[in-house]
Amino acid sequence: MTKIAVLGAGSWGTALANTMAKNGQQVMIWSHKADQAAEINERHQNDRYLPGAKLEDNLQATDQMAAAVSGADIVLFVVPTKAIRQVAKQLAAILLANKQSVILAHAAKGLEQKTHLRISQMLVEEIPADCYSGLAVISGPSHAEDVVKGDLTAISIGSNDVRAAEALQGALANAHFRPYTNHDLIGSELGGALKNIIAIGSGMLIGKGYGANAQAALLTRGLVEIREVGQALGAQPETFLGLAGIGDLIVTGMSPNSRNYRAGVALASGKPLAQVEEEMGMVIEGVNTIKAVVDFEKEYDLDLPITRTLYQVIYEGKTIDQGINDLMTRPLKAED
Ligand SMILES: NC(=O)C1=CN([C@@H]2O[C@H](COP(=O)(O)OP(=O)(O)OC[C@H]3O[C@@H](n4cnc5c(N)ncnc54)[C@H](OP(=O)(O)O)[C@@H]3O)[C@@H](O)[C@H]2O)C=CC1
Ligand SMILES: O=C(CO)COP(=O)(O)O
Repeated sequence: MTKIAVLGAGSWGTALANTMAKNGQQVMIWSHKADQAAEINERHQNDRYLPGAKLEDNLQATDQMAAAVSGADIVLFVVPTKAIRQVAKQLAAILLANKQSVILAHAAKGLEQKTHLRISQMLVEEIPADCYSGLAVISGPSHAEDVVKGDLTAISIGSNDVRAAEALQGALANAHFRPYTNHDLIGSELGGALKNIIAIGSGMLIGKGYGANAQAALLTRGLVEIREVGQALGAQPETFLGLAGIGDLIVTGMSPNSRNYRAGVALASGKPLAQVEEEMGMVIEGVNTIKAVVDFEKEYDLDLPITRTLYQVIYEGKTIDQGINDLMTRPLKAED
C-alpha cells in the first residue's frame, strides 16, 4: 500500500484522492479549511466542489498539512497555480523538519503569473533537493466530475524519473482509470496549461452559435499554436499528439464540464470576466495562462494569432465577432 498526501481539496484534488482511496491506497487529503476536512471525514462528501458525489469511506482528510504529509511516499499538489508556491513553501518546512524525502507530483494546469514558470519549476525552486526523489505531473483529459462518477478515463503522467511516474501510475490505475507514463515533463505540463486558452475560444464559438466545423477548425489550429509554444519552451512535439496534448484539448474544448469552455460561453453572452469568475466559483486557469503566452509570442518570436486574438477579446475590449472576422480574413497561407 502506498501512502499519499493530496494537497488541495477542490474538485480535482478530491477526485484524484478518491480514486486512489478506492484503489485501497492510504490517502489523506489536506484542505486549508477545517470544516471541509470534517465534511469529507464525517459525511464522505465535498458538496461545494463535487455536489452529489459519495466519497470513499477510507478517504481521510485533515486541515493540518503536517499530519497529511507525515510518512507519505507521494505528495500530490492539486491547488490552483496561483497557490502552488505558497503551498510548496509550507510543504518544504514540514519535509525539512521531518528530514523526509517523498515523490513530488502535481496535477495543476497553469503558469505562474509573475515569472511564467511551469509548476514543476516552482516546486524545484521552493523544495530542497534532498526532500524529494522524483517529480511527476498528472495531465491529460480528465474532468473531476466524470472521474468521480467512474466514467472511463485515460491520463498521462509525465516525468524524467521512471520510478516516480510508475509509483503514481500504480496508485491511480483501476479498470475505469488508465494512466500512461511518458518522459516529457515539460510537454505534459504545457499541454495541460495551454489547451485551457483554446478551450475558452471554443466556448466562445459555441456561445456565439457556431457549430462543429468552427470548433474543429479552432481546436486544430489551436493545437498548432500549443505545439509552437511547447517547442520553444523545450517540449517534445510528439507529446502534443498524445493525451496531454490533443486528448486534453478535445475534452476541455468540447465538454460542458470544463470551466474554461464554460467561461468562454459565458463571455460570449456578454458577461464581464470578473462576473464569470465569481459565478464559476472554481479556478479558470486559462484566463491567467493567456497573459504568459502572449509574452512568449514576443519573447520567442512566434506567430500565435488565435491566442493573440483571444487576449484582445478578453482583456482589450475587442468583440468576439471582430476577433472571429480578423482570424478568418488574415492573409491566406499554407497549412503549417
Ligand atoms: N477540476 C478538474 O476537473 C481538473 C482540474 N485540473 C487542474 O487542477 C488544479 C486545481 O483545480 P480544481 O481542483 O479544479 O480547483 P478548484 O477551484 O475546484 O479548487 C481549488 C482548491 O484549492 C484550494 N486552495 C486555493 N488556494 C489555496 C491555498 N493557498 N492553500 C490551500 N488551498 C488552496 C481551494 O480552497 P477554497 O475552497 O478555500 O478556495 C479549493 O479547495 C487547476 O490547476 C486545474 O487546472 C486539472 C485537471 C482536471
Ligand atoms: O484540465 C481539465 C480537463 O482535463 C480541466 O479543465 P477545466 O479547468 O477547464 O475544467
